[in-house]
Amino acid sequence: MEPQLKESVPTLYEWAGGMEKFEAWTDLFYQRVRNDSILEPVFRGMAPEHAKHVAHFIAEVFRGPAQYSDNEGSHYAMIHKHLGKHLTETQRRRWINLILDTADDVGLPDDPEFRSAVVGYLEWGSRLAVINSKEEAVNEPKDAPMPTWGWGEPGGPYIP
Ligand code: HEM
Repeated sequence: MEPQLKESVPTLYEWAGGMEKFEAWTDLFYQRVRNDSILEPVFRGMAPEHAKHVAHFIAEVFRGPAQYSDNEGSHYAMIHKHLGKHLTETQRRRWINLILDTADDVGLPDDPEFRSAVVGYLEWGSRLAVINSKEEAVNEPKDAPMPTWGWGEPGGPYIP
């Protein structure tokens, strides 16, 4: 019985609603970043494809397709992009607040289980981004695997 139950648990990527949802999320988020007094200076030089790349990165971490690592970057490349940016806790916290507000506005699932996983991942990843931003070199091999994230302790989405 148990293996069947496990197989029926959707990935975070599936539960979120697939790639279109991730792209809508980061598209709106980085539009808002451009108008945010704290984050605009940090992202002033961002590449036009930045929003899509971040969508594809998070989607892959949430066990979606390997679009980012196959075509756009790698875990090493992502860390490399943060080097020397000297991000502050104030910037990180604004980034978190804004991306979570945007999750509501694009209608990502808001069940407690899904949001617990999303917040856990974003807290983890954004705090690593701040740590990496104070480094001048990537302390990981070039072929370091992409991280993956799952449901954690709740084990699956909210079942009413
Ligand atoms: C879970 C947290 C995070 C993830 C998954 C993430 C992901 C990424 C990815 C995938 C890139 C490379 C994009 C590309 O290939 O074009 C990138 C670049 C970058 N990230 Fe992050 N990031 C996170 C947190 C943050 C935070 C908290 C900040 C600042 C407050 C930040 C600032 C930047 C900047 C400035 C760049 C370079 C943009 C450019 O010049 O093109 N990141 N990030």
